Amino acid sequence: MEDYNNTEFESLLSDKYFKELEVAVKAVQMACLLCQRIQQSLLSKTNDHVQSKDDNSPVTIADWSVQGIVSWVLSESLGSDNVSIVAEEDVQVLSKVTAIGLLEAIVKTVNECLAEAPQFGLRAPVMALSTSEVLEAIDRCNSMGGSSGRFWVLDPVDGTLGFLRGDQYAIALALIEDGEPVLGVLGCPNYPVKKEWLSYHNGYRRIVSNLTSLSSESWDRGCVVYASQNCGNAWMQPLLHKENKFIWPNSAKQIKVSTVDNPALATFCEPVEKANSSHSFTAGVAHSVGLRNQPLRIHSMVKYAAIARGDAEVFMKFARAGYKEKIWDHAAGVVIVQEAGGVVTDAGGHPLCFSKGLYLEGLDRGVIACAGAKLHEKIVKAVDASWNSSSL
Ligand SMILES: Nc1ncnc2c1ncn2[C@@H]1O[C@H](COP(=O)(O)O)[C@@H](OP(=O)(O)O)[C@H]1O
Ligand SMILES: [Mg+2]
Repeated sequence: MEDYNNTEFESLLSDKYFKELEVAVKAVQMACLLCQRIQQSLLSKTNDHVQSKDDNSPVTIADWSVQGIVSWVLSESLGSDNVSIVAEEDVQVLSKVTAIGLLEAIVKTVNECLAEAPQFGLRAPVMALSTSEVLEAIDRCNSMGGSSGRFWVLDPVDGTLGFLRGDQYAIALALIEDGEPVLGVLGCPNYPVKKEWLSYHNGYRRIVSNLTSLSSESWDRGCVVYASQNCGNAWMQPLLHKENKFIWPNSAKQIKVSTVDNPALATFCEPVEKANSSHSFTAGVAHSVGLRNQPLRIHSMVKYAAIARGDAEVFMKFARAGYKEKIWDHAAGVVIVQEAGGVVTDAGGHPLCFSKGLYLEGLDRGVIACAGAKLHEKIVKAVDASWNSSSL
């Protein structure tokens, strides 16, 4: 991994949100390690039935635990009066008598993770957090968003299915100020730092990594990508490895979108699940603009990371009519792709709106993220041309 060595990085150091970015990146790095451990234990179990999200499943423990640690770290580092968070999970379920086992597992996971805070240059709690302190941290994430002031947006485990399948998922954290996303951090624990390793299946990367125990650039090391609005730069760091100490900020490498603007050479990505975006509609759009490569289907907001890193040129998502996209599924990705040089809009070419509460209100048909304006214009036109004949 190249260390930073450029004037662009200095512009980030003087950025208005530098402190917030540092804390957010550290919190997401910690959350990634937590999720990797839980996913590993999930995959080592022999029963192969997919667990639902409502029981004591590992994904449930991961969701609440990440929410707890991110909330605690942000509040500790920035002052709890300054921190308001919109997040996916609420504590009602956890307060029920029947959830005692789940709550115990979450408290244990949160404390194990927070004990590692000094490795990241953060303070660990003086004493392990009590159950009520953990509940309080999770419950603090009850903001409803809106058009004024500052709030954080967190998707603790985005891409639940990817997480359960041992595949891609993300920890997504963004800061919104007066309705605009100003910081974005995406933890991608299974998205290898090197693009070439993408062609190997996750399970294979994990096995090779375990066998070779490479210390510096291990195969399974995921990454964290992040950006601050109007910096004109986006960054990637490898996930912290084992007992290494986290060095901020110079473990980062600048990332840029792809320069490919010829559709015949471009690749588009989309959700794995047909239920979340119409594969047939995107295939029609791709065909009409001349995108010839196989689509890259990835779970979660890792798709935004793929565009920002230049691993693909287009991301399209067209949900079924009536589905309302949530702000936490997009906010972090939008800042990162834009600062890496890309364009993100709805299908009408308008910016996504983060100022109307929990949903992207007024979203026109779907989300289109592109490496450059030329490709973007072609996709928007192609969507228009095929929309009326689609069944969406
Ligand atoms: N019917 C639907 N249409 C579109 N998106 C959906 C959906 N049901 C769930 N989603 C969202 O799509 C996200 C996963 O994105 P992707 O399909 O790109 O991997 C889910 O995030 P979670 O997994 O955090 O719930 C969820 O918010
Ligand atoms: Mg999500």
